[in-house]
Amino acid sequence: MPNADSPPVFRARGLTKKYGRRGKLALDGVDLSIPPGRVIGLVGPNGAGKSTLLHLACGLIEPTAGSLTVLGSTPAANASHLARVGFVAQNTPVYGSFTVAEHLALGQKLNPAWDSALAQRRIRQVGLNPSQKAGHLSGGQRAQLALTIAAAKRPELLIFDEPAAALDPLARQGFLQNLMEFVRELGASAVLSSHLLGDIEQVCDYLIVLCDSQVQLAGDTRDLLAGHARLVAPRADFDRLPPSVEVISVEHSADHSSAIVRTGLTSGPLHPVSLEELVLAYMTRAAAGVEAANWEVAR
Ligand SMILES: Nc1ncnc2c1ncn2[C@@H]1O[C@H](COP(=O)(O)OP(=O)(O)OP(=O)(O)O)[C@@H](O)[C@H]1O
Repeated sequence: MPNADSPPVFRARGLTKKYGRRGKLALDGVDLSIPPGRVIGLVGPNGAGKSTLLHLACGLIEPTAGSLTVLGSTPAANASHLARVGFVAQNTPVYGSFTVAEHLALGQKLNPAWDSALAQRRIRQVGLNPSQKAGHLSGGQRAQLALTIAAAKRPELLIFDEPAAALDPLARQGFLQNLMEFVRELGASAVLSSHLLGDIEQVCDYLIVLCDSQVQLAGDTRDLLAGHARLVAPRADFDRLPPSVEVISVEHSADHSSAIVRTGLTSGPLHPVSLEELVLAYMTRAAAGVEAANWEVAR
């Protein structure tokens, strides 16, 4: 269970990743410090760098520049640090020719803190047949097996890269419920990358919006929602906004404009924003920046 002295889950300083010498920057000078004990939603468009960040956090790849610590140490620095982090990769890969029981036996062999009772109980609860080959499991069952294996390590941090993307709504609901139960049971932190903003809204209390290789927004979801609003006003009023109001994205109609703003205002024509509106506003702003930069290059 994290306490006030626990190190940040992630601490990144100028974290940069470029694949190959001529490759595109997948992460570009990312700074982050995420407190422990949170369920963190990592969102952003295709190619934003989400998987890259998660792979760096698991020690599967190395940064090109800058630094990243996970739970206070270099990712995958040693066996004991590896045991503190559970990772469920995109498409929840499993060994197709191994049975469910063989996966659990392998997990036990490889992980000193393996919680066999937890693994057996969860397998029973989600109705997995121990003698079934993993290659014959449905996407939802495979995701449940991968989640069980990650959790039975009793990690301090669970990392999920779009774990529920292929699941139908019912299976996804079950998966997310299990994920939250594990987080509570283990007293763990979790990072979850997803395009499904409804899922993020349901389970995450911390949000990172990553676009174009950079963090656009990060913070406790409640604070972020409280610190932003939709402002609907005549177009001319937008020229007279106080400096404390930052327009994130704006749509104009003939006589009115509607904007998502980061606001110090407490009154006026303001409306609360949803998590989806907030994320879309930052993604729209980042996309407009990329478009403008590409246009400059093309000129
Ligand atoms: N192994 C690799 N070699 C070369 N380029 C890569 C590699 N992996 C990722 N990239 C590039 O790095 C950038 C970031 O990719 P990444 O997979 O981290 O994005 P993502 O946000 O996870 O995307 P998605 O939502 O589509 O999964 C992309 O431009 C991608 O093409």
